[in-house]
Amino acid sequence: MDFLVGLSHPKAEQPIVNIGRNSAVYPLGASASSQRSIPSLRFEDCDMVVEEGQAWVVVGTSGAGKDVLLQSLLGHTRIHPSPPPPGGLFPFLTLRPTPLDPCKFVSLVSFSHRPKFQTGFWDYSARYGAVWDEDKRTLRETLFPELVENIRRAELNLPERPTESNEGSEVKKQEVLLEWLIEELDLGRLLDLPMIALSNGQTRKARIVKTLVGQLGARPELVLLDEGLTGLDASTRKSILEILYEVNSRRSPRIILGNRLQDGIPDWASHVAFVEPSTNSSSSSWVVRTGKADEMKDRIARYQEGVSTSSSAGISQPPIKKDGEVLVELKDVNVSYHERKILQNTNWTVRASERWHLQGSNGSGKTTLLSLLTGDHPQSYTQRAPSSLNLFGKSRNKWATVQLRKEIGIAGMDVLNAWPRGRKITFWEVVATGFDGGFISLGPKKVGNGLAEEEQQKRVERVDEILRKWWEVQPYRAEDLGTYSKRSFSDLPVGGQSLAIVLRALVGKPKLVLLDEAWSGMDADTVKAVHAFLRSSDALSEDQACVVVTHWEEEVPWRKADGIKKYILQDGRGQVV
Ligand SMILES: Nc1ncnc2c1ncn2[C@@H]1O[C@H](COP(=O)(O)OP(=O)(O)OP(=O)(O)O)[C@@H](O)[C@H]1O
Repeated sequence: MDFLVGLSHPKAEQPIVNIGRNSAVYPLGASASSQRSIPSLRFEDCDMVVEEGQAWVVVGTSGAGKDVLLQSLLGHTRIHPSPPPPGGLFPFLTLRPTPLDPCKFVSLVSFSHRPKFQTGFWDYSARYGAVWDEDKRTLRETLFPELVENIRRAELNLPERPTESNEGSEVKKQEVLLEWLIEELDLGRLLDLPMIALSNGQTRKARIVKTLVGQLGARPELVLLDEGLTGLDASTRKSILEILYEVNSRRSPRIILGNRLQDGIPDWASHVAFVEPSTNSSSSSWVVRTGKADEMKDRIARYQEGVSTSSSAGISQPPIKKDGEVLVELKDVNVSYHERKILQNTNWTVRASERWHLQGSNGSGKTTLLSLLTGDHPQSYTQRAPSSLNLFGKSRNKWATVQLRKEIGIAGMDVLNAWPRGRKITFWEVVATGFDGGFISLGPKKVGNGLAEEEQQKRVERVDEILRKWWEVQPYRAEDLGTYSKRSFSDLPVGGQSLAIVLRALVGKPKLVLLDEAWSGMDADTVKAVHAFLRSSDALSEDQACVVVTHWEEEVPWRKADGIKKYILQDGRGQVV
């Protein structure tokens, strides 16, 4: 990796980031006078001065204070008092002989939530079918068209195209970095796939690579990587952390990592900025404390011990029945795209009452498998003997996909991302769409169209019931359920939105519940409470089955002792372990 040394940006004599002691952070446009507005975030008896050679991690809850701090580093908030001249927020860029524009040389790659402005419905099942023209951009074209073209030419032994990519030029450095990253993250075999065909984890890896390399001729000097580890399998997380260590220690580029509490702090971190909820909400919503990593690790551990532990005590757990009714049966099922085989002779039986952990590395076919069960995948229709796919007692071909939506509750990032944010809809109404699995709130009582008065009333009572039961175990008491239920879904932090999607999957008591990375964006306490809730008969009865997809063992609500089974996908083949 010594070649990375040649890519290093010049060593800075000045701090990389400079936020003064006891600074406060306000939304842009808010008054900085303490009499008139409350800051979103306050540095408590500390500053944030990042020196060259240090490795910083910002730790906190998703969609909350951590995000505010990272946004501040992008200049999207007002810091009071302003980072002083000379140098301001980024002295290392501004005090150079030729100053550089932070907007161009500081980049953020964030996986913590989807932009609010996307208003229409995003059809997540589109990737399984024919690929439309506008979706045809390949990973190669998206990543870095000019540079990747040269890599392709090298593969074919063609001469390099004459560009400004001379030895020692910025473009050449980008080319070297890109090639190394593609190799390290095993993206080479995906370069000619359309972006839409990539799995969630593959897309995340590609976005990280793109951000580290930067725009043509402009490598970033500093990258803020927020929640870059979520949705990645254990070995990819390890590779990403090693890559980040290498690039940060060689300034090519420098990295500030944003982690959720549950992601932990990498061994190589030298300093941590920990963003906690404020205990005095009239002084700020969030408090930042900074310090050396070892000291901060202790502080964070104490914080985690101190926060409410939502226990399962008193919660009645339904017994797991042996030999429940067969709900789903896959026999020798295959899915392929041309010569690319994704699932090969897959066999799997899911029975009522069972709890499953579906596991497999990024791109191993977990989402594809779930899309067969929901009937969203076109190849769910095309299984021919000896292959067969039976859902709830009959062949998949005998089901209309809309009917399947009533039998299956599904929650996860795809559903969350697909939600049309432009339409005004409340938390309560989102949960209520779960009866029919739709994305629009319908009917006079918002629980569905064309229903008899009695059925409508039953549904309203069921939504109220599941919300009330959830509210009894949820860890936060600042707001009452009535107010929370009326809150606009798109204004909720991403953890609140994920929670609504999980409750939506449960509300109709479907036979099968699929939870695909469903805790994304939730803070550690909420995840704990959701797990306890799922173990209880208030969430799932003994007649329902549940499949959980996650790359983190600790994010599975059930343990072996609870009777959980594991189905692992590897190299296109599935195995019960
Ligand atoms: N239309 C398509 N054409 C070619 N390959 C595709 C297409 N759609 C999906 N794939 C490939 O199928 C594989 C399985 O994708 P899938 O989303 O099921 O993986 P996953 O196990 O859910 O991954 P992750 O953990 O990253 O979410 C991936 O390698 C993906 O690139």
